[in-house]
Amino acid sequence: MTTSNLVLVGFMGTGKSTVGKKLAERLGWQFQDSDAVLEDEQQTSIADLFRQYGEAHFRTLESKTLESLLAQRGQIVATGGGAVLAEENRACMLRNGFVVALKASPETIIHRVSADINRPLLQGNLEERVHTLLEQRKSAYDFAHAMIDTTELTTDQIVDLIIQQANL
Ligand SMILES: Nc1ncnc2c1ncn2[C@@H]1O[C@H](COP(=O)(O)OP(=O)(O)O)[C@@H](O)[C@H]1O
Ligand SMILES: O=C(O)C1=C[C@@H](OP(=O)(O)O)[C@@H](O)[C@H](O)C1
Ligand SMILES: [Mg+2]
Repeated sequence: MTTSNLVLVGFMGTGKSTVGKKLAERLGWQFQDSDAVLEDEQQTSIADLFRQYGEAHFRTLESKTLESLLAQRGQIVATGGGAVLAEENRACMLRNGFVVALKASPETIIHRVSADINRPLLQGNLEERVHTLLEQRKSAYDFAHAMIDTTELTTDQIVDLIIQQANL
């Protein structure tokens, strides 16, 4: 395909980071996880950034990181689940890549994220937080070029589907 980047969006726990890495390995493309790049740039964790400077500051840094990542070509880019909330980020993704949204049932998301207790937006009652945020973001991922429900799929099956749907 002629598309320059493949961008993964979706709620926390839908598998963007895991699937993105596998997809990049399969295709021999470069993999970039915007959260990991940001942590590298800032020399601290996402959780720490939220704690020290708050979400608004994190969002500003996230937009800058995405913009500079997407100025490059030939990469699989896994975004953070909230990157789609800013219109400028959505436009940047659509301009610079084929955007695939991953989704999953609330129960699956809760199960998957419970392995990592560090996500700052999921502190407190996990079930309640996931349901509240899913409700707030229910249409947030609809702008993508393609959507894959990962609930019943292995990461290898998701990789196959993305390759098919993005014509890679
Ligand atoms: N299709 C899948 N089936 C089973 N477990 C998965 C699947 N996709 C992701 N996971 C697991 O769910 C957790 C969250 O995945 P992650 O890639 O960090 O999601 P995201 O980046 O979208 O928040 C990880 O432990 C990962 O191994
Ligand atoms: O949904 C969100 O707002 C967030 C998702 C996280 O990434 P993952 O979706 O990879 O967990 C990370 O960017 C940060 O904790 C905020
Ligand atoms: Mg991730």
